[in-house]
This record gives sequence, C-alpha cells and structure tokens, in this order.
Amino acid sequence: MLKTLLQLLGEDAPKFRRYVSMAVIYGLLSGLTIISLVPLLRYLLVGDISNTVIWLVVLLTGVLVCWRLRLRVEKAGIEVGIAILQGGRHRLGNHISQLPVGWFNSNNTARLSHVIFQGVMAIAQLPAHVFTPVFSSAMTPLIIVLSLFTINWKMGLIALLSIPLMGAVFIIAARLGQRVDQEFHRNTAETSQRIIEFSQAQSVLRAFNGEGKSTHFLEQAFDSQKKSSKRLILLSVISVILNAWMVQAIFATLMITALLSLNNSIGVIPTDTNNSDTLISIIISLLLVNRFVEPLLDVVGYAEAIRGARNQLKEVQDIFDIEPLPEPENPKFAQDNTLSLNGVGFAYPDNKRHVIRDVNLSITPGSMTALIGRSGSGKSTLLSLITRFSDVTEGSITMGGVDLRQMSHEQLNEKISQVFQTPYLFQSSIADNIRIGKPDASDAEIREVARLSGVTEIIGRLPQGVDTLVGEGGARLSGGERQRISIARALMKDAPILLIDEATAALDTENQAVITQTFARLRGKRTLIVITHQLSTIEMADQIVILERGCIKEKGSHDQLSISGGLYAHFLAQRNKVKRWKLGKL
Ligand SMILES: Nc1ncnc2c1ncn2[C@@H]1O[C@H](COP(=O)(O)OP(=O)(O)OP(=O)(O)O)[C@@H](O)[C@H]1O
Repeated sequence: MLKTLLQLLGEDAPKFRRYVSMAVIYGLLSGLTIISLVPLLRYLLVGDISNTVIWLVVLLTGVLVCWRLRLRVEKAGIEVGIAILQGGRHRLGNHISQLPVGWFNSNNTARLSHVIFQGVMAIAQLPAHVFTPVFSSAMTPLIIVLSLFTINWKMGLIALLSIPLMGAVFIIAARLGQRVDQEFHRNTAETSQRIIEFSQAQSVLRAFNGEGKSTHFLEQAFDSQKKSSKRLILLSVISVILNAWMVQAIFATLMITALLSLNNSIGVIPTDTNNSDTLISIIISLLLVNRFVEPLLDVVGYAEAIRGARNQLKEVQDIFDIEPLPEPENPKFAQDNTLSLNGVGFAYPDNKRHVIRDVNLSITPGSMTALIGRSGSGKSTLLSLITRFSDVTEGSITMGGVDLRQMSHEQLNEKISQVFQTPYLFQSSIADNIRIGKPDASDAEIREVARLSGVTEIIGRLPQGVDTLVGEGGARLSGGERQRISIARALMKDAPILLIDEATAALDTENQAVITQTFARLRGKRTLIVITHQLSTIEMADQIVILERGCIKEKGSHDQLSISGGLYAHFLAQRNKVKRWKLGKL
C-alpha cells in the first residue's frame, strides 16, 4: 500500500513523509494532552487547587497546540492529495504510454479509465479524510496504555494485549471483504465499458436485436454489479460488527477489571488513605478506559474506507506492475533502413498460441513489399512487430543491423510512419489531423499530401475546407474519407519506412487509383510495406510475401510467383475467374 502510494507520488514523496511525521507528532500530542487529565483529576479529587490550576493550564495549552497542529496536518494532507491527483495521474500516464500497444484492449481500457478517474480520486482523499483521524486515533490508545500501566497494571496489561488482538481482528475483517471489493470494482469498470459500447453500437444493436434483446450485455453487466454490491454490503456490515464487538469486548474486560479492583476498596474510603488512593486511581482509570476505547471505535469506523482505498491502490499497483517495453540503456543507432526479420515468432500475452512463426525476411531500403494472405494469417501482427508495438517472442527484427530492442523509442518512431487498418481521427479539424504527422507543416505541405492521398476532393466539397471539424474519431466523415486523411497524415510524417495496412479497402475505384499512383511515386524513395488485396498494388511490389497461419508460404516478385504454380498463381487464377465472371455478367 505504502509502496504504491510512494510510486504514485514520485518526487512528491517528501511531502507525504512530512505529512506523516506531522500526523504522528499530532497523534502523540493528542494522547499526551489526554493523559494530562490524570494529574488534573487526581489533584482535583484530593482538593489541591493550585496544582489543579497548573494542570488545567497544561491541558488547555495542549488542546490549543493540538488544534493548531491539526490544521497544519490537514493542510499537509490536502497538499499530498493534490500531488497524488496531479503528479500521480501524470506518472500513471507515463507508465501507460510505455506499455505494449497490444495491452490496450477494451477491457484494459475500461479498467484504466476507472482507476485513473475514480481510483486516483479515492486515493487522493486518503491523507486528509482518512489517514489524519486514523493516525491520531491509533496513537492516542498507545499513550493511554502507558499511563494505565502506571495507575493500574492489570488494566494496563489488558489494554496492551488488546492492541495486537484488535489489530488482528481488524486485518481479518478487512480481508473478509477484500476479494468482493475487488470484484465490485471490476464489475463497475465492466459496466462502464458496456454502457459506452451500448451507446456506440446502437445501429448494430437495433439492426440485429429489434425485439428488446439489445440490452442483453448491458443487463448482464448491471446484474453482476448488483450481485457483487449486495455481497460487498453484507461483508462490510459483518466486518464492522466484528470490529465493533472486539472493541466492546475489550471495553467490557477493562470495566470488569476496574470493578474487581473497586470491590476491594468499597467501604474503606474515609479511614484508609491507601484505599482512598486506590479509589481515585480507579476513577481515573475508568476515564482513561473510556478515552482508550473511543479512538479504537473511530478507527473501526474508518475500516471500510481503508479497505476500499487499499483495493484502489492494488488496482493502481497492478497497472504499475505491467512491464513496459524495455528501453535500452545505451541505445544503438541504425546506420541504414534495411529491415531484417530473423526467425521471428510471436504469441499475444493472453494466448500462448504463436500467431507468427519462424518468419525470415529481408527488406531493402526504398523497396516495396506486399504482404498478402487470408484473414487472420498474421499480416497486421507482423507490421505491429516491425513498429515494435510489441516485442517478438522468438528471433529478432533488425534495422541497419541493430536489433529494434536496442534502438531508442524516439529513433524507431522517426524511422516509421504507418496507415492503420481502422484509421482513427482526433476530434479536431482535417488540417490538425494531417499535421499530427508533422506539427510544423506549412499550408503548402498540407495541400501537397492532400493531393497525393485524394483528400483535395474532400476539402473542396466541405464548406470549411481543410478546417472542417471531423467529429469524435472522425465520426462526421465516411470510412473512405477517414482512410484518405489517415494516409495524408502518414505521408506528412516523411519517415523513410511506410507501413500500410489495407489502406485502400474502404475506397472507391477512383480513389484507389489515386493511392496506387501515390505508392508508385514513392517507390524507390521510401521503403513501403503494404498489406493489400489490390492486384494493381501487389503487381507493383518488388517482393510479394504470402503468409499463412503466421508462416511465410511464398515470397518473390510477381513474375516469379505467377509461374510457380503455388498459392500466388492460384490467387491470380481466382482473380481472373472473378473478372471474367463480372465481364460475363455485364
Ligand atoms: N490483440 C490480440 N490478442 C490476441 N490475439 C490476437 C490479437 N490480435 C490478433 N490476434 C490473433 O492473431 C492472429 C493474426 O491476426 P492479424 O490481425 O495479424 O491477422 P491479419 O492477417 O492481419 O487479418 P486481417 O486480414 O483480417 O486483418 C489471428 O488469429 C487473431 O485472432
């Protein structure tokens, strides 16, 4: 718990240490102020007015100092909370930005958003709202125990033994609900994810589940959340009762001990000074017992908040524990852009099956490679390994003879530009989305890449031209328009290696031709690795690679493969058949 808190705080950790020291001093002073009641009462009961006044002054001074210190502790706690909110989210963000891209599936994204918004907020509130009262409530009984020892050793011993006992019950009660608490948070994250999915997928749901079944997944999520929240409430009640019973049992034991001691003194007060002292001691002990039990009950009251926060911290720790892609300590610099895949194998972390197996491939600078293969054969995965979105699990990929794992993230990023299968546009203008590839691009440069990627036609049609806002994820544009803008963005980056995943799939024939011409122009200038089913693009490639179940089945030029009688020749025969069939239809 402490480790995660310090990790979240990073360089702000000294603020937390300062806060804890102040809170401990405050707790000690509160306890000492309370036990100043002991001499005060003693002098009052024996009628020693001058000493009573002295101790009354001590008590009032203690109360005043504690009040001032409490204000400062609260302020320090708020500062720690702010540091967690600001710095902690930032540090989590930094860590997340280094995680393998494959980690970001919808489940993990929902979990992440839950942790960043609710989790970090709950943790930030801990110092001011939970730790301060808990620290002082935990310190006070310790000091009272010491005082009780000097007055009535039996009661002191019982109080002393009760502290570890109380601690053990507290931990058991906290563990009782811990698993359910975690389940509850997981279900809450799942429900949030389902709600987002439900609103985003309205068209699909209405098209396929017109009879009211469209809420099925959502209802399932609500149901699981309801069940876990019921279990959580039940276990919370049980743990509160358990803790409260324990405190009451300690209180009862101390009271019985006091009564037994009192029994020995009854009836002898007026005559025997010793017994009179004993009676005064017992009265004072009873007061201390009361002050001993009160803070323990306060701590019990915070048990739920502590357990909840502990789980939130565990969620944060789980995210910190995910290994980022390792960065080399002394990065090496790739002298040229030759790519070499040497016995590459890869399995996604949640699935031990290798989806890429023993891939050996050499890609020379300025060449064009077409990756083809059935759906699921591993084409996109292979591209993601070249960009180092994930690390290979077998073999190596080198650039200019340097293993990608030895290159800095920045250097690799400078070398590669990419067009994704599902383009994502940011909620901004077309120009801003293209400029992501080169933030300082001039208007003329934007016009040029717009021409090369067929975006000029889109800009010409829209009233605000290049400044038209594209909506969330590009929602105001068609799939083909989004695709063309993402191509413009990739071209704008001007990196020597360009990876293109099904860039023309969503385009009409006219725009497909524009993009194919652009690829033709880029040949020899940039290394192109293209996933495509477009024959005109495939034919253009210097090297065609056919993947099947993660392995390279064939590789060579169009001329070589078309006469080899293999898969590529079969693919060409199929295309010709379809073409003839289409012509026949016409
Ligand atoms: N994030 C992931 N986690 C686990 N398995 C995955 C993940 N992404 C892809 N796969 C699996 O890896 C295999 C290869 O997928 P990949 O997307 O690379 O194929 P592809 O050839 O690009 O397919 P398509 O042409 O349909 O895009 C598939 O069996 C797929 O189910």
